[in-house]
Amino acid sequence: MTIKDLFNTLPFLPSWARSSPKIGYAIYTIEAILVLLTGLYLYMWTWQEYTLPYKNLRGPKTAHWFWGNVKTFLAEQPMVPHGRWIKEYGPTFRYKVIAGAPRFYTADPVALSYILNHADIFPKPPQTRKGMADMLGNGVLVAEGADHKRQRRLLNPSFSPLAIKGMIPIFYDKAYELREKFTALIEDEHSGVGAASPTPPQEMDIVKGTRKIDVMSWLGRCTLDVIGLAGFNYDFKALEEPHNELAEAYRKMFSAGMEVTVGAILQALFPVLQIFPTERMKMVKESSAKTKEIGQKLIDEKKQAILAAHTHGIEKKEDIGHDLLSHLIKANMASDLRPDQKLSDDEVLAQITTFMLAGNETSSTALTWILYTLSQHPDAQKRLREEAMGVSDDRPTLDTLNSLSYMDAVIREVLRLSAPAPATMRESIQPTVVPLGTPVKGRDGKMMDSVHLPKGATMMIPILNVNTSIYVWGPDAEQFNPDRFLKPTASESNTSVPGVWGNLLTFLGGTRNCIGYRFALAEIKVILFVLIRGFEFEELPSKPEIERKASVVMRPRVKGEEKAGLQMPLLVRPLSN
Ligand code: HEM
Repeated sequence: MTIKDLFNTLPFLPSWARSSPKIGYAIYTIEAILVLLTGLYLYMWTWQEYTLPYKNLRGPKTAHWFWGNVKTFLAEQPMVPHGRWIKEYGPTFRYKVIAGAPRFYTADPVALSYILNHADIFPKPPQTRKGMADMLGNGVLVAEGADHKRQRRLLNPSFSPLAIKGMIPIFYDKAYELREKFTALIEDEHSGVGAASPTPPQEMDIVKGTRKIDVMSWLGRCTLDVIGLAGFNYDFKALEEPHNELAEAYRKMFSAGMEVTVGAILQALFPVLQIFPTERMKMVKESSAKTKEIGQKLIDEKKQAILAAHTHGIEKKEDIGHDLLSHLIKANMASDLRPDQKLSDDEVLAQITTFMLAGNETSSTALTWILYTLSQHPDAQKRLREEAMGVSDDRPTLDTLNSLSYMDAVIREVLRLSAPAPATMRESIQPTVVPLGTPVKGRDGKMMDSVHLPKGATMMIPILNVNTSIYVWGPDAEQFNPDRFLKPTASESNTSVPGVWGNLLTFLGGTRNCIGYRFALAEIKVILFVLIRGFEFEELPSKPEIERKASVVMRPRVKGEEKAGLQMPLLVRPLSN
């Protein structure tokens, strides 16, 4: 058959086009594209819907033919639309994401307990893992299955209560260094310690004896120094010198990698688009090469030091040192460990980057929301200060800090209402029936007490929504009320949340809970103790509107000052002794 014959068989081809192969080709191509798009559309919106095992679940109307409900999330503050939908449909519903893909959603503690305690059936989705692996390597945050168990077993000693106690002096050193920097900034704006905030104060925010300080960036420098020293005995000196090669490389990598943009979402959903390298991808690649190079140097030095100290090798894996990496390397070099239980060099390297991401941004964000909340609730701040001032020691032990019940309640309440990681993702790798604790009404009007999920069902673990659920916390779930944690019944709840700490999902639960939660709580307590005894934190007189900005970690931005980036400006006033 000749090309001409082929054209003659094409449908809808006008006779004048059949005489010109070029026009014929063009029309043929357009027809083919139209057929493909129609097929795709039918698949996206009709076939996926028709074959969905949980189609009986109700949920919000799809907002856009291509974007589904995604643009609604991007337009609002993290997890706010989901909170609205819970009120309308109950804690379990469904909605659409890009290209008609269905998404299962549950904030039901029973369903979440099932999902989090079956990590083998519900791993992180491959796209999420790929995005993290590009930045972090195959560390404990990315690994799944047997690899994850092996890594977690070797990392556990690094995060034991005893190991954390050994790190408390580092937390105090850096907390007092931060206190000195705040004092210097307040005493003299041009003291040379660095910029107090990215934007100058408005006229009314210039108040004698105080300073507008972006507490978020300064807390970030402090927690970066902490994780450097406590993580791998490396002093970033971020409080001292703002420009450190490694700190800069990490900062660039994480801010590019964690940015939630439409392009990044499309690339995650359609990996083929990654053949077009974006500025963001190039930045992640370059910075990740730098962090790996320096990380490997640190590991080599540490190995040498350990070998030099133990000329006959490490005999027992219990023989552990002080920082997280030393604990890990010693555990990994122990002679009583089978080769198949050990971590490869690349896996050890990946843990450094993992600690940096998982253990730095999260803690500084938590402290940022704590100081902000206290600035909004001066009575709570006063009460907290009185409790902290009642301690005679400047560097109390962790046990003493843990005995400060109001401080504990404030931290719990802020980590409940402003969980630094507001959500995470999971995907089922086999068909599964998920039980519901609170049955929901289906589209057929009947109550559903379980949901059938197919293989490949993606779902959000809505940390922030569970933490603020009226089903768990009652009608005042969204109010700041630390006293709720001081009631004797605080831990008793009909709907127990499957979280590793405080009936909250802040540090997640199940086998993939946050391995660093004891580290984080100790660090937060020390820094808060030192700062609250040194300063008052007030809202700026100009009362800027603070928005919560979605990225992997939920951080603040000032409305109207978007160009200045993420920030939390507060008026910091030294306490008159
Ligand atoms: C307030 C501070 C923190 C919060 C809110 C937090 C929250 C979380 C959450 C929600 C997860 C689960 C992520 C997922 O599976 O999708 C997680 C995992 C993890 N966190 Fe934290 N984290 C904090 C501090 C830390 C610190 C200080 C470290 C280390 C020094 C750390 C290390 C890790 C690691 C390694 C994992 C992965 C655990 C695994 O998959 O087995 N985190 N964290």
